Amino acid sequence: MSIDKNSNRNQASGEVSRRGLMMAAVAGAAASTVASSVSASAEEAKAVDAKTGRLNQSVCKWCFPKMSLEELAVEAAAMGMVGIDLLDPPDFPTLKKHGLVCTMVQSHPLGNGLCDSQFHDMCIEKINAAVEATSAEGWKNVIVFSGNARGIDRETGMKNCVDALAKVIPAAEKAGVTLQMELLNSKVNHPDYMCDNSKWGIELVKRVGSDNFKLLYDIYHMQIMEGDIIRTIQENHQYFGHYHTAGNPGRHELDDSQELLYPPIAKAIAETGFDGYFAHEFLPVRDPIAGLRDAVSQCIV
Ligand SMILES: O=C(O)C(=O)CO
Repeated sequence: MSIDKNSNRNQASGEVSRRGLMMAAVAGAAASTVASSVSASAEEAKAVDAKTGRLNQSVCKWCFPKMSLEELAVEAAAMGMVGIDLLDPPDFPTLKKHGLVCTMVQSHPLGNGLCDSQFHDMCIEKINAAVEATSAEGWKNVIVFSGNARGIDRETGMKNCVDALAKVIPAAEKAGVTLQMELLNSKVNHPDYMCDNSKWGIELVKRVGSDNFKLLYDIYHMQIMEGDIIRTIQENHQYFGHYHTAGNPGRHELDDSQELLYPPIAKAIAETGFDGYFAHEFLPVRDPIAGLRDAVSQCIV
């Protein structure tokens, strides 16, 4: 069946109705057992295909703890997603079985990171191992973190990050892998995390000066810290190599209980010419697959 990407749009405004999408997705699930009464719109909501849009969509496994990786991979592939985020090498065979890639490979812990030199040896070892495993598959991204400040001032923390990255970037460049430092909020979820604003992160990317080091711009985390999401992306997209989504507040579904309007955000990202990965990272509170289908659908732009 062909998918009319505009079928969930408000005719007057051209904007996607998130409530409409959610209702359609739920209706779609129920309708599968009542074939004769299946409505066209419910069928369309079920048949989400991310590949019909410009963004390469992905999803984070840790947000779906009740599903196995195998189960999530089946659903992700059926929705046209390209891969799954934040996994380790033992997970790779399951992804490959379903034609998926690991869109972001894990390395060192989030709180014990590069801004604090006491963790450099551990981080460097883990980053190098992750780069090797990622490049062996022909994949692209490894996540890194600033870690928590623990009293280290921001300038010293930045210099420490630059020092550590100088030791791993040459191998990443050679392997064709990009190290991506995640921007996280320090207000609600990760108190004391140093890379908690785009200005600091962008300055770090400039100082590192390699195409193989970028920022993972997490839309939920940056909404908490600074807002102004679309303008920030439009003005700084060259420093951003990966995106994460979630509703704010709550970090749940991209629905109308939260304040971010994802279709225009996704469109703004697509219009920067972004060809990396755009990964959903929300904690579902309702049917997880209906929520994921709705999120994917909203971001088909
Ligand atoms: O742990 C978090 O809050 C993250 O966003 C990791 O990607």
